[in-house]
Amino acid sequence: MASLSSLSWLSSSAPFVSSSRSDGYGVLGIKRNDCCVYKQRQDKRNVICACMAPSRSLESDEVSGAKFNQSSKSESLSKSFQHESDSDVLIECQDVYKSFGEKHILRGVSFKIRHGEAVGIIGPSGTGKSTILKIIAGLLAPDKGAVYIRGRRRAGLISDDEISGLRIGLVFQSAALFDSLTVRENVGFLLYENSRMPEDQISQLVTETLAAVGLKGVEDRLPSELSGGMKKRVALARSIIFDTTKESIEPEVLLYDEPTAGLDPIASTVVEDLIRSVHVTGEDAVGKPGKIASYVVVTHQHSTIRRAVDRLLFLYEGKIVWQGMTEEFTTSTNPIVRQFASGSLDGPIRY
Ligand SMILES: Nc1ncnc2c1ncn2[C@@H]1O[C@H](COP(=O)(O)OP(=O)(O)OP(=O)(O)O)[C@@H](O)[C@H]1O
Repeated sequence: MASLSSLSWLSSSAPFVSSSRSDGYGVLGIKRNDCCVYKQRQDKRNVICACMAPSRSLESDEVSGAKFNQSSKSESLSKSFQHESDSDVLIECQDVYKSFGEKHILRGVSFKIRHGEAVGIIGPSGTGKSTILKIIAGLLAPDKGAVYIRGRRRAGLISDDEISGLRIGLVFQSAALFDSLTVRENVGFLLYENSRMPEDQISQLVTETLAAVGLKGVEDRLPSELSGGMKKRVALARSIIFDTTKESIEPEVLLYDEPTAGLDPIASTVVEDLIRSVHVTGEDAVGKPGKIASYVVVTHQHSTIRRAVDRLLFLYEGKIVWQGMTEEFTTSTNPIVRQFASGSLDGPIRY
């Protein structure tokens, strides 16, 4: 089994989509419980990718963690939390703790992601937003607490045998394309490696998926020949491509780690709209409904919060200290949220 240290390498350079499948592979050909070697069929180029082996909250828990919560408790229990049943909960983090050495990063994080939701995780730098995404994706295991995937507890890291029925994809901030593979090979990576689809069918599907994210005629380019925004679109195409020969396609939750970081305002808008378009409530670039059941976006950008997200979770000092609908963010009376929304140096958040 790969060690914890493999994570930093993985997160900076390799694509990742996890799933629990009966064939022993995660969605991107990541061999269960160990590392795998991806051998390209035609030209024998090899890409080695490694990954490590790997919840429920009450609404009152979600807002009880911080001393600044009380003033905003009523807003935190607004329309987004008025659910009668948990039958539509896809992912739940329940009282999740995570430390790195002496650094106690997550100290009791609880929240639920429901089918059809577009959720943002915000908060000051270093509060553990990316860490929580990696825990949901199964790249990191919590020290304490639990992650539930469709009501079933994830016991270890990715590809738990007993968990199935939901694909969880993580789109890294860096796009994490394989530099030596063409766009076609990057987007079709999983299918070339891990499906029975003929190559011409995969190629056709790659072209259609690229069209869905607004890219045409770039199949034979290398990542180095693309702009930053185009790379992010290719990464998105790679995360939404499905094996169309399978009888049933599992719903997918996509986790985006700072998808608009480093982009100019217009390129950010394109990516934000793209994220919306591949969601079940959206319509992709060729007019088809999106396939992503729910998504979670970690972001610092106000435009992304406004444009790509419906509900927000605010992570601070290891807990979700506020949550609410996006439109409630700027009117919140919570001192932490007010300071963060205004960018003020005065307030409870200290740097
Ligand atoms: N694998 C690791 N080993 C040691 N420390 C880590 C590891 N991963 C994250 N950390 C530390 O945990 C803390 C939280 O990191 P994380 O990337 O989750 O924060 P973040 O909220 O996403 O930050 P930012 O908004 O700046 O991207 C940081 O102090 C980081 O250095």
